Amino acid sequence: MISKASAPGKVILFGEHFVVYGIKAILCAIDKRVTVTAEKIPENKIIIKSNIGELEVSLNKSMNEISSPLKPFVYLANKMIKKYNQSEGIKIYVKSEIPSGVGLGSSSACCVAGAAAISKLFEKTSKEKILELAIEAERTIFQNTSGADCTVCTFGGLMEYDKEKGFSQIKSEPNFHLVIANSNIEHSTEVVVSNVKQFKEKNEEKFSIMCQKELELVNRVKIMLKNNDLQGLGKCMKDNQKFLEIIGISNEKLRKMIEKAENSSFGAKITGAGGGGCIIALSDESNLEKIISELKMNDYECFSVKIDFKGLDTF
Ligand SMILES: Nc1ncnc2c1ncn2[C@@H]1O[C@H](COP(=O)(O)OP(=O)(O)O)[C@@H](O)[C@H]1O
Ligand SMILES: C[C@@](O)(CCOP(=O)(O)O)CC(=O)O
Repeated sequence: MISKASAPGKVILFGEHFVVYGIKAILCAIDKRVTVTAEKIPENKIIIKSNIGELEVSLNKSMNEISSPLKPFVYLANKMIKKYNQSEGIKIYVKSEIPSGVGLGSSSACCVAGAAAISKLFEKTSKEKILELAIEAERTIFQNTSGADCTVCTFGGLMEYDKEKGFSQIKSEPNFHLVIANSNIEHSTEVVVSNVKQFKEKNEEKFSIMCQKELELVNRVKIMLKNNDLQGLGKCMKDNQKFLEIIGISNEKLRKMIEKAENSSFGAKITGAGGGGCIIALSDESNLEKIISELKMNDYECFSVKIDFKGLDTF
């Protein structure tokens, strides 16, 4: 038996970093996907093949002994094998359209699609249960994940998230394109978050004013998303980027990419942790090609996406 599932990546549209201090963030699923295929095999092994590497482990290997980035898949396979007392193994293939490690949710998309494909070999289950399993799997590599990324990858569309109230789906279906440009600078979310903490501790008053302004901005954004107000959203992106510059998560390359993208888009900003990773620029059909060619002319790697409203898909 073979089962297959796919899940989208994500971007943070507004609110990264401030979300750590209780402000709302807005995330959206993007139409770039990870597809996972799983099949039961007679050997007593878990075999994983992906574009980022391959791994073969025996069924009795303990999770603590595994340091591979493919660990979440081992966790998922082991969990289902144990639950159903199965003596055979599982083979897993991962195909991804999402660059890894640049804030576009590749790890969450892997965990969500992996949880769905692997559990479907054994049982029929709900999206909610798959999400729970995916978050557990992601915790094997990122202990402190909030679960926000896995949630948006499971349900698709737009979502607001804050630490206190958790997640809620935003029902609006705005019609825009995002151009994503990749700085190809690796970053560690943990390190950047800790740098921002230091900035906050040295600038408590300034930081608290920015948090207040960011909250007002996110509340305005929710209305603009409902009205598909791209001019307004672009202006908010520019304003949000000013705060991200102040808290120190930008750098020369990101600034240059944003400057180029801003020439023809409604607005552009860093998405995710910053310090590297990606920027997003808001566009519609009228300016999409122009933004892409301007970025490419300057040798910046970029591609366009739309919001994915489907979320997890199993087939
Ligand atoms: N194509 C892939 N195949 C298998 N695992 C992947 C793949 N892409 C990403 N991952 C997993 O996600 C991790 C990257 O996650 P992370 O650094 O948070 O980046 P992102 O922001 O893209 O989620 C990888 O180390 C690996 O565990
Ligand atoms: C910087 C932060 O707000 C988002 C990090 O986003 P990403 O891992 O780059 O997608 C951290 C967090 O919310 O835990």
